[in-house]
Amino acid sequence: MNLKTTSLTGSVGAAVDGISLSEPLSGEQLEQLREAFRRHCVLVFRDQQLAPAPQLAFARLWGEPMVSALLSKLQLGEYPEVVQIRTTSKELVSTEAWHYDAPHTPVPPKITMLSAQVIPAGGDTMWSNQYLAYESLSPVMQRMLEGLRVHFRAVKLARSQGVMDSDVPSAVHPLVRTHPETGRKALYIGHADNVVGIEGMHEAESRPLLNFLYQHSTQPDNIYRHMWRAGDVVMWDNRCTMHYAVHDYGTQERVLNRVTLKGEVPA
Ligand SMILES: O=C(O)CCC(=O)C(=O)O
Ligand SMILES: [Fe+2]
Repeated sequence: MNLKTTSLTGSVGAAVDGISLSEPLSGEQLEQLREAFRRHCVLVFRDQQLAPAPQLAFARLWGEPMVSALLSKLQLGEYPEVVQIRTTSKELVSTEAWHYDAPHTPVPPKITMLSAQVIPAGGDTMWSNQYLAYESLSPVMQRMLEGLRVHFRAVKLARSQGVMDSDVPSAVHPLVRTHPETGRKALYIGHADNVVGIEGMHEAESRPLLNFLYQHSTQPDNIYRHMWRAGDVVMWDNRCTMHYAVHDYGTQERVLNRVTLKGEVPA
């Protein structure tokens, strides 16, 4: 079988066909995947039905699986590196907002990988291209943002996991971060639920600026929206995309197994 990648939009995401992720990959296949991943930031693999053990094995080809302290309640018994995302009430869900994964930690994951187990009607996930979000700003705005730092704080996620407000983790990272592999710059921001502000700015200065960047990043022409099927595997680069889990499925069951890979300090 020949591996084939097809763009899913003009801005972000590609589908990969002709590959089974539960079988060993050749060096050439892996190199093709790496190249596609650098280019498209999100890779979609249909019809994989990937169980936790082969998911972890595939994930290890890309880096070191992490064990998230904040998500310890969701771990799959046998595999602490795999957490199970299940339907929770809309009020508690922290992922229905554009976000990067774990920017409230000093070293956020570089890649997140989901393997869809049970999919309801609805429950799509969207990704934005944060390179294009940066590159489409005016040079004057780009220069203005250079050197700014964002204070991230995982307020909603922590609440959803029963963590006390006094223990909510937080971290400060560059607003414009350079991808260590592609050298391209990306806007590193997030929803107001998880972003305190820009370091050193008054709230009245930083909030409108962050709101603008958030809106600008998530315009329809800058996103891919994935309609899940059970058996899908999707992996995304958490250094150049934000994502948003649409909660339009009420109490229907939705189960995805998730692995994250250790990243580097954003620079
Ligand atoms: O449930 C989803 O589709 C995505 C959830 C999410 O934000 C994540 O796994 O990081
Ligand atoms: Fe997420």
